[in-house]
Formats: sequence, structure tokens, C-alpha cells
Amino acid sequence: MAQLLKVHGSENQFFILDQTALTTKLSADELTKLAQTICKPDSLLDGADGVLVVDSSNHADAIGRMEVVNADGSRASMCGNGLRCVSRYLSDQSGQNEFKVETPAADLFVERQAPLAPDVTAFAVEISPVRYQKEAFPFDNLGMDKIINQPLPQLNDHLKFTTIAVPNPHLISFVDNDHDLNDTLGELGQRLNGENKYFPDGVNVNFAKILGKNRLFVRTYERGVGFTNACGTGMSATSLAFALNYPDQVDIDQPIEVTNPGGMVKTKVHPNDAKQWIQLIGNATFTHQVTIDEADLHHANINQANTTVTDTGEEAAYQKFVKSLQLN
Ligand SMILES: N[C@@H](CCC[C@H](N)C(=O)O)C(=O)O
Repeated sequence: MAQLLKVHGSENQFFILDQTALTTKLSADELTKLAQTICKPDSLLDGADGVLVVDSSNHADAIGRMEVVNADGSRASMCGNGLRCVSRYLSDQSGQNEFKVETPAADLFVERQAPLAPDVTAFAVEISPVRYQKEAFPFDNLGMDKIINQPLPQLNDHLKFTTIAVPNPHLISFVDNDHDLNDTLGELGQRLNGENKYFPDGVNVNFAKILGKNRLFVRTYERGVGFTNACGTGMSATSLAFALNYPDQVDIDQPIEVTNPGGMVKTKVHPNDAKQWIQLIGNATFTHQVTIDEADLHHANINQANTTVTDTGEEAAYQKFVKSLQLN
């Protein structure tokens, strides 16, 4: 039998699949099919935003590897909320609390934090490398090679935009009303993640409201997914854009508190380091264990009848923590 874990960071939901625990690893095509099937909202445990594939690493400094498969089967170079969950998984297995995890673009440093509340495990993860050049996204036909707080009439008639790849691509705008935060974000996210001449590979679109000094609310329309409760790399890139575009509103020696529809994370931005980077700190919650025949995993044959699901009880603790934040 094989195991899956249902996990989340700020309610950005994933299944973790550990390839090293299988008799035969899933092929790339089987992983694509698995994500497209298991992430559907009407699938097991109401689906997810992606599958986090754990494997061994042959890099000397990393204790494991993470691959991110979006809900539509596309691959992402990074996932911040996912990396916290994978870090906890590798930490629980190895007994180590500080280590590196291999991701497609970099080996990233992660460390266990004090729990955010009873039974709310937390991890801090490195978000890097940071890139601005249009080739990193890629983007085109926007009249610029690098976009920092610029109006882009091709995309919208009143907002300003910043583009930061960390290294997955993010388009960011600071907005001041709920219509833009919801409707404009949805329309633009959908447009730039369908066939379009500006972001041919799609882009994660993040709209933020400034709540005060070092305080943001961020909502994200994710590439390969759609609206998510939270996007870790999105909140990290938006925090960096906050520091770059509104320097008088950000004390970079202090964490930035980023609330999102699924909860809250903290970020620490390092815009003045020789290589810019961001630290993302937040929950790594394991809500369910799923047991399934390995053959069914290979065939993406997953339903209530052929799985055994065990609730860990952690979601109740997480919800209590979110309530204590008094976000609304
Ligand atoms: N939810 C993630 C980002 C996942 C990848 C993204 N959809 C992409 O295609 O770049 C996060 O927490 O960072």
C-alpha cells in the first residue's frame, strides 16, 4: 500500500507524494495525470491546488527534493507554501530541523520554527533566486525589459504593476478597493493564463491591499490553478515589491505580516543583500493521511471506495489559530 498526505500552508492545499516510499516511482506522465485527477474540487478530500512530489536528492547539501505539479498538470519552479509542508515532512522523517531542500532552480535553506499555536507546526523557508529580467518570466510586448511600479495600459487602465520572479513568475499590483481585489484580479488572472501575447507561459497574479506599516493583505490568481487561498511565493514577491515601491511603509529589519484568505504568514525581505531573497514563515499543517494501493496511484484511480482516509485532527487546531488572529 502507498500513502499520500493532505497538507496545507495558509489553506493552499496539496497532496504530498513521496516517490522514495514506492516500489516503483510514478513517471512524469503519471504524475501529470495524478495531479489533474486528484486536484479536482469533486475529488478526494475536495481536491487540492497541486501535488508536491518528494524524492531523494543527489546534491551534497540537500536532504531531499521537491517537485511541484500544479492542479492542471503543469510544473512550477517553486512553491513557497508547499516548501514549508515538504520541509516538515523531511524534518519529521530525518529528525533534522535545519537543512536544504533541492528545488528545480536552487537548493533552499529551511528551518523549523516555534509552533504558531498548539498543534500548528511552522517552518521558515528561503525564497530565491529573485529575478526581474523579462526572460525569467517570460513576458513580451509590454514595452519594458523590467517592470517596477509601472502603468501597463495593455493590461489595465488604472493600476500599476511590478514583475518579480522568485523564480516562478509573479505580476503584482497594489490596489485600494475590493472590486479590483476580486473582479479585476479574476479577469486579469484568467486572461494572462489563457492564450495571450504578454505572458506566453502564464503568470501568477497577486493583488495586495496595504493595511499599514509592514502589513499587507494579498490575494492570488495562480497559474495552473486559478484563485487560491494563498500563494507563498506570491506573498513573498509582493512583500519585496512592497519594500521597493513603498520604502516609507516598510521597515526591512522587521517581519512583514501578510494576511490572506487562508490565514497569515510573515515574510522578511532582504532587498539590499548582494543577492536579494525573502524568508517566508508560516504554518505547515497535515490534515489527512490517505492509504491507497500503489497500482491505483499509477493509474490515477482515486476515489472514496479505494482509499482509507485518516483525519489527523490538525485542522481544528489551525482553525482555532486563524480565529485567534481576528482577521475579519
Ligand atoms: N502555491 C504556490 C505556487 C505554486 C506554483 C504556481 N502555481 C506556478 O505555476 O508558478 C506557492 O505557495 O508559492
